[in-house]
Amino acid sequence: MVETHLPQPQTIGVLGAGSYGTALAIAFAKVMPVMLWGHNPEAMAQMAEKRENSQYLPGITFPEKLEITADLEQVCAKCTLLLIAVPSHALPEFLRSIKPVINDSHFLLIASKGLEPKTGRFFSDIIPEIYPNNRFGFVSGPSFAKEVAYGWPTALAVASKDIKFIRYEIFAPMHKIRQPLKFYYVEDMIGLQVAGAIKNVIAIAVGLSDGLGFGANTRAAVITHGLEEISTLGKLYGAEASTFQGLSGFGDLILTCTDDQSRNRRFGLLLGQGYSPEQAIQIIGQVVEGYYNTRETMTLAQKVNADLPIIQKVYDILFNKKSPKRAASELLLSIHNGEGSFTNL
Ligand SMILES: NC(=O)c1ccc[n+]([C@@H]2O[C@H](COP(=O)([O-])OP(=O)(O)OC[C@H]3O[C@@H](n4cnc5c(N)ncnc54)[C@H](O)[C@@H]3O)[C@@H](O)[C@H]2O)c1
Ligand SMILES: O=P(O)(O)OC[C@H](O)CO
Repeated sequence: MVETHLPQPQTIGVLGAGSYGTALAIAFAKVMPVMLWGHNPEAMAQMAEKRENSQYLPGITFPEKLEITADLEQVCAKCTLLLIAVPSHALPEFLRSIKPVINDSHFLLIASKGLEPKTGRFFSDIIPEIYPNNRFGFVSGPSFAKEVAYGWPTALAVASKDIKFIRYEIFAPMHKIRQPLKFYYVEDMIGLQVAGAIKNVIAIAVGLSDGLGFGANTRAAVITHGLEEISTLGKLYGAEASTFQGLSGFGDLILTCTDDQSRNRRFGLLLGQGYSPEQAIQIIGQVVEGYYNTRETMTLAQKVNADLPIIQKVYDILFNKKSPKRAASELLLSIHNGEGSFTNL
């Protein structure tokens, strides 16, 4: 049933002008007016002048309906839907910092994939603390920024308690027009967040395996058991099992683990090739969410006594200085002994 009493947004506000925020802004601006805000005024002025994001998406010209601005107040005054794509470790602080310009009618749609730094809390628990009266949701799923910006067919999952509102009031204009960005709706915000954050950790593990010189068999085993670890932890927090079979679960895991566009996978590859985490982050030069997600996932796992062998090994490499070779051989031993997540093999 369509809720008709709510206003339909005329313009979408995208907050965060890195690769993903810019890509989403480009995709939406092919259909409706969009304002893209970024926190660096010089970078925004350059983008406005060149009509492209030369740093993250060079060569992709902005559609006419895309307005570039460094004026957050103006965006929030004009837009009901705020699509937020800042790095996950900055998200809680960012949400607090924009409070003066947010009112109760704003819908906060979070595209960042992660958990609260250090505490590992879900963003769906933090947002109501900061914005008790606002509708909010999450968008996730297999989507490399560049391909979204190119306009290549992409399917995304959107989770919210206010799914009817977001489906019929926010995305209705997108549905009316044939365009390559498709949205699928679920209510399971926990499952979506768990899957989006932890697939990054599994992608690091897969990159590590490939970087160490293992082959396709090992990659498939790590992905399969990685999905099992994601699903185990998610269900302990009340997520629905079906979410992990969907776009934001299996879909995004496959994408991130198997294509070198993924920064998390490339990070793992570099670790496997002998670079330190610090060196690897520097080489990639963009946000590597899995680095933070690994620490936060372990915090989440400890609270419910979840046993996550692959994620534990990635944690040991990143934060306990364990060598990738040693971590891998310990994992392989656990396969041999039928222990841990490999029990069903
Ligand atoms: N790039 C992708 O393909 C992709 C796809 C899906 C989801 N995401 C998610 O989108 C989020 C953003 O990632 P990205 O790929 O755009 O990162 P990016 O590294 O391309 O860009 C990050 C941007 O965030 C800005 N930034 C940093 N701290 C900020 C702050 N405190 N306030 C406002 N802006 C800040 C930086 O200046 C930069 O412009 C991440 O959570 C990521 O997981 C990315
Ligand atoms: O480049 P990554 O590893 O951050 O992955 C980007 C997206 O999350 C893929 O959906």
